[in-house]
Amino acid sequence: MATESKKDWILMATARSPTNIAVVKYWGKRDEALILPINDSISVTLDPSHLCTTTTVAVSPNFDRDRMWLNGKEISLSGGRYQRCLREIRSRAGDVEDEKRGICIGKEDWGKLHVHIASYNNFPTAAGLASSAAGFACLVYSLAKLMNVREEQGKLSAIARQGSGSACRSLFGGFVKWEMGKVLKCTKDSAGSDSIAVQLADEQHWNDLVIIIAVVSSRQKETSSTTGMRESVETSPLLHYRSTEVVPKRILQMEEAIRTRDFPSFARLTCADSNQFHAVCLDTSPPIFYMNNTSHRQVPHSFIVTNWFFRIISFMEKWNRFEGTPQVAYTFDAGPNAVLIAPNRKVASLLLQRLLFYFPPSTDTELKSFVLGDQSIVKDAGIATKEDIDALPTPPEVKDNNASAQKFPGDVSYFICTRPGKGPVLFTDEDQALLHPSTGLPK
Ligand SMILES: Nc1ncnc2c1ncn2[C@@H]1O[C@H](COP(=O)(O)OP(=O)(O)OP(=O)(O)O)[C@@H](O)[C@H]1O
Ligand SMILES: C[C@@](O)(CCOP(=O)(O)OP(=O)(O)O)CC(=O)O
Repeated sequence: MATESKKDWILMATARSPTNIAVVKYWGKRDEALILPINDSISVTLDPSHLCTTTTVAVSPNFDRDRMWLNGKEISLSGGRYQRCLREIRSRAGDVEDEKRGICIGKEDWGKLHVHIASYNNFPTAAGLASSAAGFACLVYSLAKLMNVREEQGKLSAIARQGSGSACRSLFGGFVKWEMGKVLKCTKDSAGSDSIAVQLADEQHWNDLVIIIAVVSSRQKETSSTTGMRESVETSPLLHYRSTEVVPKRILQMEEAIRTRDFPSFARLTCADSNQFHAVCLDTSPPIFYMNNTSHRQVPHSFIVTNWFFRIISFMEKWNRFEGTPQVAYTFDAGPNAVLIAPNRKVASLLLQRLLFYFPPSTDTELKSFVLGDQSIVKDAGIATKEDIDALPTPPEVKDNNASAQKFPGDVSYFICTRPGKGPVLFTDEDQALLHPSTGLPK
């Protein structure tokens, strides 16, 4: 091993990666091990200043095995998905030299060196907020930087895909398409190499968009996306129709809507796709209910009243219908959290007013812990105190219908205001590292 004579060096890299929200969903694999999907999907990358994963990877001749800490707790790396990502990155590693510190690692050395990985999600893990997407994107990106992997981002996305399908889309900012790749009976080595993410437009292209996430439950969901989509592939006839007949056309329409910044089309396609995805879940046997209310509420009022999913959709649909053109797009992943997209800041402040009107904080929740993220949207909406929320007028679309103006305090745990954001970045400042530079253990 052509490294320096002393064995006490540690080399580290720290990166930050975004989450993403699909507007045309990935649901179903044609190959479970390689994570090859049955249809293309399109997502918006969310601003990492509000939702992100930070990962530090370190290598040292002193490390005796690969180790990982997630959110401060040591986890096992023995799972196939972690192993595959590590193997794929190691096999592409290059030479690394740090002249100042006298460190020289030849590409053939990486197979013998062990890594330590520490990762932190600044949002709930495994709760339907795409932690696996940000997490695996960040893992692959930071390892690629540490090991001097000279592959283009698309190739890295094909590695992140093998950690979690949706992770491949988090390798880029803005609007991203995951191309399913050709269905070929080819040799194992090349299988899936064309199932990669490509950037459709960067985060500046449509930077008026405002995204508000209503977090209903931070609890871990009952059916993981992996299990849920496997059951759908096995049992849902609707999924087969969706992937062969609906999605191919919808992808083209969505690409066009994004290219031309056509919000009404974008909103119609986004809502339709989310609703069809949940219809597929219901069409699965046994049915999967991601839209049921798993909120923290102790005493449910009644089935109808606690059914958050139907309530938020009907409020948004009512507003869209009242205005005659879509004001807001809604989409739900494999959980009850709602992602709402407004075309610009003006509409976003009207959206936030409506959300706070219907779903105010419970009495013991403070405003500053109820609306997180971009505070300028809160300011634009004229909300500075909880009294401002109490004083919000009934939205005009429900004025003549008192029953619809009912409020549901405490249904939403918190809101996050965000926007389209950029892809992974490498930190150069060692203070950002999650591992101690002299021990290689979590700080
Ligand atoms: N920062 C991270 N680094 C590496 N792996 C992570 C990280 N965060 C989460 N994961 C992995 O992803 C798993 C959670 O994925 P899961 O699909 O269940 O939830 P989610 O991604 O938060 O929700 P969804 O995919 O439905 O939006 C974790 O158990 C862990 O294995
Ligand atoms: C509903 C989704 O969020 C499903 C995401 O599934 P995952 O990427 O979490 O699944 P695995 O590939 O099995 O890890 C839709 C989407 O993000 O496209």
